[in-house]
Amino acid sequence: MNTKETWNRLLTYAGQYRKNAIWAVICAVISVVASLIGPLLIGKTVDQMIGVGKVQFDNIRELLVILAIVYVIGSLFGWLLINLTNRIAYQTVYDMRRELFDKLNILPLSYHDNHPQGDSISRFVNDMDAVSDGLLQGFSTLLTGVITIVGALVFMLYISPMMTLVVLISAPVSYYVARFITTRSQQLFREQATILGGLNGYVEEMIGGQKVVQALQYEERSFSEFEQKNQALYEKGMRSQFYGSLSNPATRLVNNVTFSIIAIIGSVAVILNTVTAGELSSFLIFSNLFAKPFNEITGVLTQLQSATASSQRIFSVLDLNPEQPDHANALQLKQSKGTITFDKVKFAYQPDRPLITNFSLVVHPGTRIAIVGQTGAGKTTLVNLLMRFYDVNSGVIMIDGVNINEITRDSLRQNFGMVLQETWLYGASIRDNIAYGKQDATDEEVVAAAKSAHAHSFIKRLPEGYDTLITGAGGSLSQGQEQLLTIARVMLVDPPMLILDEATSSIDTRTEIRIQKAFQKMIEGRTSFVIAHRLSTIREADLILYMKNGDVVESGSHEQLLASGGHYAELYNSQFTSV
Ligand SMILES: Nc1ncnc2c1ncn2[C@@H]1O[C@H](COP(=O)(O)OP(=O)(O)OP(=O)(O)O)[C@@H](O)[C@H]1O
Repeated sequence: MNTKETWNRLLTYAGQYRKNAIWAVICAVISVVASLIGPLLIGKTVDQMIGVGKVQFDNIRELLVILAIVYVIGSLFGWLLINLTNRIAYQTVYDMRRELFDKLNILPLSYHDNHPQGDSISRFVNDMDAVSDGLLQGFSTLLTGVITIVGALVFMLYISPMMTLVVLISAPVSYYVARFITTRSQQLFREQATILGGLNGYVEEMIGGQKVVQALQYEERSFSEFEQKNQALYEKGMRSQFYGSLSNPATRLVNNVTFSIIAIIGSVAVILNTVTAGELSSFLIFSNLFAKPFNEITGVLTQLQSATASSQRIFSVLDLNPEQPDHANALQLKQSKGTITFDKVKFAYQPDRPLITNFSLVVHPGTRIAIVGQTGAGKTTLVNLLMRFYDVNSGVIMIDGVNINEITRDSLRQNFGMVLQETWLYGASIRDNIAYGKQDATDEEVVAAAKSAHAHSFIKRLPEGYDTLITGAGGSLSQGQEQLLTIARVMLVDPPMLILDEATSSIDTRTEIRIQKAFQKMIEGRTSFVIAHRLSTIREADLILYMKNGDVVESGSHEQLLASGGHYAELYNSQFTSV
C-alpha cells in the first residue's frame, strides 16, 4: 500500500467525523484570519502616532479595543480547533484499535503461531500512538500552516510587493537549511530508535530469563553486553540531539537576517513615503508569521511519515484473511457422545512439508488415549486439528459421525476441555479465572470445581481466598497451582471430551499428586486425549498412539506395544525402565 492509498484509507476513518472536520476547518480559518488581522490593526495604530503632539488617542483606543477582541476571538477558535482535532484523532484511533482487536480475535491461529506476540502488541500500542500523533499534529499544523502562509502572503503583497520578494527569496533558504539539518538528524533518530529497540529487547530477555541468567552466572557478561548497548544509545542519542538542536537556531538565524534586511529596506521606503511606518510594522509581523509555519510543517512531516509507516503496519493486519467463517448451515454440536473418527487425514503447515500423511482411527466414547512421541513428532498438531485451530488438508475428522467442518467452531470447542502445559490465567480474581468458561457460574459451582480439581485447599490458604487477584503472569502462584486452577476451570464447564497436556517441568511432589488425581477424576467416563509424559498415565490409557514425523506409527495398549518391540518399546526401555 503506497502513501497515497494509506492516507486515503486513514482519512476514510476520519471522514466519519466529517462534521467535526468541517468545524475544524472553519475554526482554523477564523483563528488564522484573526492572527492576520492583528498585525494590520497594529500597523494602523502605529499610524495614529504621526509625530510629537499629533497622536490620535481616540482612534488608538478604538483600534486597541478591536485588536483585543480580534485576539480573543482568535485564541478562542484556536482552542476549539485543538479540541476538534483531538476528537477526530482519538475517535479515529479508537475505531482502528477496536477493529484491530476484533481482527486479532478472528485471525486463524496460524497468524499467532507465526508472529511474535511483541510485534502484535507493538502494532497495538506504538503504531496506534504514532497514527494518533500524526493525525493530531498533522491536521492542525498543516491546516493552520497553509492558511497562515497564504494569508500572510496576500497581506504582504498588498503592503509592498518589493519587500514581499525579499521574503519569498529567503523562505526557501530557511526551508532548505532546516531540511538539510533535519534529514541528518532524522537518520540519526532512526538509528537511535533501532538501538533503543535492541536495548529494550535485551533488557526484556534478561529480565524474563533472570533465573537462567543467575543459575548460569551470566550476570557479569549480561551487564557488559548491556553496557555496550547503553553506551551506543548514549552516543547516538547525543549526536541526534545535537543535530536536532541545530535546526531551530539555524532557521531562526536565516529568518532574523531576512527580518533585518526588510527592516532596512522598509525604513528607506518609509523615508521615501512609499509605505507608512504602520505598514512597515505590519509587514515585519507578517514576514514572521509567514516564515514560522515552514519550520513547523517540516517538523510535522516527520511525524506524518512515521504515522504513514505505522498505519501501513496496522492495515496489513486488518487486511489479512480472517479464519474461514462457519458454514451457513453449520450444525450446533450439543452434548457430544464422544465418538471421534479420523479418516485418512492429511495435514501440513507448509504445503511443501507434509506432516500427517494418512491417519485413520476410531475412538469410542470414554476411551483414554495417550499420545506419545519425541519432540516435534506432531502431538500438538493432532490437538490443533481436533479443535479446528487448523483444518485438515484432506480426509475427515468426525464427531458422533458428523464432519467437524460441518459443525460451528464454537460448539465444537465447547465440547472439549483443554488443559495445556502453558497455563493461561488473566489479571482477575481466582474466582473469575475459574469461571472464565462459564461466566454465570455460582460461587458454589466454582468452589465445587476447585474441590474436584484439588485446588480448594491451597486457595483457601491464600489471604484473600477466591478473591486473590492474579497478576498477569500468574504472580506468586506456583506452576503446579496455576495448573490446578486451569483444571478447575475445565471441571466447571464439564465438557464431554478432554485434551490434556501433561506438564514436563518439575512440579513439587505434593502438587503433582494432586494434579494427577485431578486429571484422573476429570478423565473418568470422558473421551480424552492426553499428551502424556508420565508412565502411569501411559500405562492406564486404553490406547497409546506413538507418533513420529507427524504420523501415528504404532497404536495399541501398553502391553501390546511392548510385546511388538517397536518404537514405543524402545522409548519405554530407554526412558522408563531405569526409573
Ligand atoms: N504453526 C506452525 N507452523 C509451521 N510448522 C509448525 C507449526 N507448529 C508446529 N510446526 C512443526 O510441525 C511439527 C510438529 O509439531 P508439534 O508441535 O505438533 O510437535 P509436538 O509433538 O507437539 O512437539 P513437542 O513435544 O515438542 O510439543 C514440528 O516439526 C514443528 O516444527
